Amino acid sequence: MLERKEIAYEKTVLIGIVTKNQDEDKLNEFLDELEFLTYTAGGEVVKRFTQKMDIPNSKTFIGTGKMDEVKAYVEENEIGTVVFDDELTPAQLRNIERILKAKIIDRTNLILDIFAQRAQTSYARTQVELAQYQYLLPRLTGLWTHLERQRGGIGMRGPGETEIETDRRIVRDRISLLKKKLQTIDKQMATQRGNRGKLVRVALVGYTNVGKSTLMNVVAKSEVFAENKLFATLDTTVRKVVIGNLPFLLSDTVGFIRKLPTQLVESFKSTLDEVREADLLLHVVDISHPQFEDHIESVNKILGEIDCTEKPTIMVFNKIDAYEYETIASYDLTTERTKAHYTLDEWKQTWMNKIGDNALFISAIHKGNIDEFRKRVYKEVRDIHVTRFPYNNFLYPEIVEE
Ligand SMILES: Nc1nc2c(ncn2[C@@H]2O[C@H](COP(=O)(O)OP(=O)(O)OP(=O)(O)O)[C@@H](O)[C@H]2O)c(=O)[nH]1
Ligand SMILES: [Mg+2]
Repeated sequence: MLERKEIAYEKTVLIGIVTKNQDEDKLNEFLDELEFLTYTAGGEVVKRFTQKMDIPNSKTFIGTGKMDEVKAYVEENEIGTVVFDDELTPAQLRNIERILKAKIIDRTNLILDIFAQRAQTSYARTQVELAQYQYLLPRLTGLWTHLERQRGGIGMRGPGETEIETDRRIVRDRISLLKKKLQTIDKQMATQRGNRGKLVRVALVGYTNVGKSTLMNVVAKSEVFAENKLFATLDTTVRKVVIGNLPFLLSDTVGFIRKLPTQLVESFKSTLDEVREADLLLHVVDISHPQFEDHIESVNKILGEIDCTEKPTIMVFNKIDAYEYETIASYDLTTERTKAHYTLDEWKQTWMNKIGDNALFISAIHKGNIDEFRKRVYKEVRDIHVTRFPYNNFLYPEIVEE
């Protein structure tokens, strides 16, 4: 059902709105991210349309005038795909499709599509397929009918591609089948996890593209796939790592993103079990990203959804090599100093004041501060380990011997 196709970059436009709770700067940040998502899915963004409105138009999301503008542009420039930053209702989707006669995709659909492209194992594929069907189910009525379904490309991978699936019953049956299939796999996975014994389990978590897999590769000397696209990792990789004689398990898992489709959180439940069952979380942050604080918030929100807020957590600020800050010239007396002007030391101070030595600053790619990182993780893992294996306490000294 899920196909992986190599496609040429599709010409795409983005649409977002400025509202009471989303000012222009925020919208631009969201659209930057949406553009990165589009690029990851195989699209090339040629234009952005934005509109100020109190609430989205219930029929067409944006207003009529704006829609005319978009329509003219789409026709003139032969745009194949239009991506909306927010989730569209089934009715909005249908109406907009009718007007623009192009493929209409929302953020959720885009993320699902990337997951579908990237799912490598049958396990990940089953999870994505389930999420796609759940997304599709309420959108079945009359959807896609006037579109060439065979066109393929972004948003066209996965369910919805064949005509029979326009039958809700078939989709529902498929959903329960996939759920059963996942349950069986879940049980196997749980057994596998059980077989790993009482070793301390550490999980790398964080926003997508922050460097979790890169860090995993450095620490576990493994070769997990890492690249500068979103959602490079979908399956969980677990490696046994030894620091100063002390063995523990380190897992690398799927990255989080704002507005992560709830269907995905649900479907990826067992992938996320790795996080849920971990003894220690390493929350990796890309400090070189201008919105890294928002990222932290989104990750914490998702951790909350899977009941992980109480877990011991170390914040690992990565990519310090790429950190940049704005400066204010000495003669400039009007510019107000904000967080964008913080030096790295100021960030260190800020976080140290908040959480003490639970904040680390590293560069995974240049192995910067990796020794400090290893020491800190060792200490934490050791503390958990000795509660589990009190009799071999003496094996692991307080300080790592270099
Ligand atoms: N400058 C810099 N880039 C880094 C560093 N660590 C990782 N990167 C780059 O960041 C990008 C993403 O790295 P990944 O390790 O794939 O990130 P991830 O968190 O596993 O991403 P997902 O699996 O997509 O969630 C890659 O291009 C890495 O080379 C670092 O310390 N400094
Ligand atoms: Mg990764």
